[in-house]
Amino acid sequence: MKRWGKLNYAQKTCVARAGMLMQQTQMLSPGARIGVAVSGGVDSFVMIQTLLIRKSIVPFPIELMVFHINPGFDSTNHVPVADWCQDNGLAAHFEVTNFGPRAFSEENREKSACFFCSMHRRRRLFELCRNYNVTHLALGHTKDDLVTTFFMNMMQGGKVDGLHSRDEYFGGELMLIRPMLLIEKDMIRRAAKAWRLPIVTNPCPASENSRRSQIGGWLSELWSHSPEIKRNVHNAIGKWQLDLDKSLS
Ligand SMILES: Nc1ncnc2c1ncn2[C@@H]1O[C@H](COP(=O)(O)OP(=O)(O)OP(=O)(O)O)[C@@H](O)[C@H]1O
Repeated sequence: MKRWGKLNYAQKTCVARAGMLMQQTQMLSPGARIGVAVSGGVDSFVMIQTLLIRKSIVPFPIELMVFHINPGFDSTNHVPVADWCQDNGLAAHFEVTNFGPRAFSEENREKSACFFCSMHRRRRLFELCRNYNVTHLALGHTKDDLVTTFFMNMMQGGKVDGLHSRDEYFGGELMLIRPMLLIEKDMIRRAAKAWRLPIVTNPCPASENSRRSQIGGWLSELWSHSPEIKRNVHNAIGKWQLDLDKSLS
């Protein structure tokens, strides 16, 4: 890990926990070509930095390529991410779309803006995976996302379901992976700061206003009464998800 200099506790934790999850769920195989979905936000930025380091550790060859879909609110928003990829020798595909403005237009009367935008983004990411012959698509969901999704599924859908660390698509042609799934957002923020990553802010008008952020707010309010409750809930749901994913891999 010499090339990366001395890592602090948060940086080491991100690299180690992502590696452990990858091993435990057999996320990667030799020759994996990973498309890394990077929004420019803190989670996916730390994910690409973590995967770059893991690439130099895993005992078999893997390839990384960054995919960024600019939603079209600000067509130059992704420039710091593009510069960072270039400095780090990463192949990357940047694309400016109109998914964001369309999500708030008459075209989208039925669904929430978030649903519309993320559905189109996901579809485009899948197309890019096919175009670039990618075997894995990595998303930057964290343990906090897992816990929020778990409660959302229960409260809105009446079912017990989380977020898988690996999911097969198109008859196994593509594996969607979430290497950061068992890492707390606080740790990821601390690692991002230590790596001095040029995080970009999301210019979407709905970014702080979605159903997900509302449930996230309720949970934060609950955690504010006791860090122990947060730790216990996060550990319980994280362990439940890991056991489930191990049994499926
Ligand atoms: N515009 C985008 N281009 C490419 N990938 C994206 C984009 N937006 C989101 N993603 C991918 O989907 C994941 C989950 O998206 P979400 O909108 O929930 O982001 P988030 O939790 O705010 O994470 P981040 O801090 O990475 O933006 C991201 O971590 C990233 O991997």
